[in-house]
Amino acid sequence: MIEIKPRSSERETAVLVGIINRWQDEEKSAEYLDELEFLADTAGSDVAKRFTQKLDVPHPKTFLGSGKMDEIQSYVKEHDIDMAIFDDELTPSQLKNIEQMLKCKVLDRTNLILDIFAARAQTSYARTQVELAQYEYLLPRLTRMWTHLERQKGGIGMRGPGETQIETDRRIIQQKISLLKEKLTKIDKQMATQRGNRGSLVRVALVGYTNVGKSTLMNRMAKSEVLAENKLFATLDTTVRKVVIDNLPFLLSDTVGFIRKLPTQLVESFKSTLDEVREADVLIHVVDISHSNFMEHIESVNETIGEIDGQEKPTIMVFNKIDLYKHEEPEVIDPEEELEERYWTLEDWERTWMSRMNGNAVFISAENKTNMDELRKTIYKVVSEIHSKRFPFENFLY
Ligand SMILES: Nc1nc2c(ncn2[C@@H]2O[C@H](COP(=O)(O)OP(=O)(O)OP(=O)(O)O)[C@@H](O)[C@H]2O)c(=O)[nH]1
Ligand SMILES: [Mg+2]
Repeated sequence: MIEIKPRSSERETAVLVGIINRWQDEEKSAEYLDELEFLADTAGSDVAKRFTQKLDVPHPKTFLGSGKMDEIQSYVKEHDIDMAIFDDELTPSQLKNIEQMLKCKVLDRTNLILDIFAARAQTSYARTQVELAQYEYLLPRLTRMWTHLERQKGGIGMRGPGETQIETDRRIIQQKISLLKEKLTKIDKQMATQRGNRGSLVRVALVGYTNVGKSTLMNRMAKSEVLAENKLFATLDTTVRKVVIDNLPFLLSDTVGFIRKLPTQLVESFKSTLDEVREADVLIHVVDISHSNFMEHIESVNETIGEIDGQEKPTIMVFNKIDLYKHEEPEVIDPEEELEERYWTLEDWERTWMSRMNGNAVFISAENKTNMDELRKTIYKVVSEIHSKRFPFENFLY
């Protein structure tokens, strides 16, 4: 396994940069930067300071206004900061200009996510997918170069193809890209065959935002030992296990987690990982209900699932980490007004989602094994329906 900068002495320092506007107010922006900080932490860097600016449209040349950029520049210089991480994707020319101004590494969200994937990819398949995504990210940014930086410095954002980009030209990268694509097509075929060989058992896929507890749940259901940890993107490769609930067998797969603004290059190259989702009969959409942004997480997962045509599948919503769920207490309750969501109790959420999902919503704690029986019953109900249609002569029920 690849270790991501374990010792604190090896960790890099970073400042985060985000904007506040009509679509993301101060609170939203802070939540997004929390997530960015978690990503930065996963990649191995400590955040020294956050910079935000109220800005409806980012500056085309420098993203933020020049006054703000000066402020960041002097902070970076004074505190010897290794890199500035921007919450939004920067255009190639913005990247180039900002690097010249700040004189430190400049990463955007996409770059950071690609870097984490690169460090965490364990199988040759995952590595090939990440490498392809990195080259595709790099290609339009080739003119930028890291000329004013120490070229072989390495570290976050410099792993993978970034290191050799100076010696490489566009043509070579394009050749690389087509080679990698060929390689992936080959592996895809093998994997499709493997999936085909799994027979006709009902397939259930765990999907959900990153870090919600999919692998933990997989381990509980399949009594397996899949890596689960408090890092973003702990899982990059799909794991499949056979699970039996009351004589009813089915296949359960654990997949890569989703994230807001998943880089398009990654969606593209992880398509085959998502084949697992595409070919599933049932989806278990896991949600971390203790996260303040969980409703938005649900939406961004549904968006990605929509892109791979998964919306029509029977879905069970699993709200995990109920042990950590907290809500605010309203000071006065006006019976005429609908209560804001931040005041909702778990029971309120349960009522809403049970009716929305026609009963297919379960509230659990995978960690504490709370309500696992209820989850098993719900899965049984959904899976047995498909199973008995597929194997009409087999009365597995008895
Ligand atoms: N308190 C609490 N923590 C949980 C629960 N379920 C999982 N966790 C923790 O949440 C963290 C993430 O769990 P994982 O199972 O790795 O999450 P994942 O969805 O597989 O994450 P990725 O593979 O990164 O997408 C771990 O630290 C788990 O121990 C729960 O019910 N309660
Ligand atoms: Mg996982």
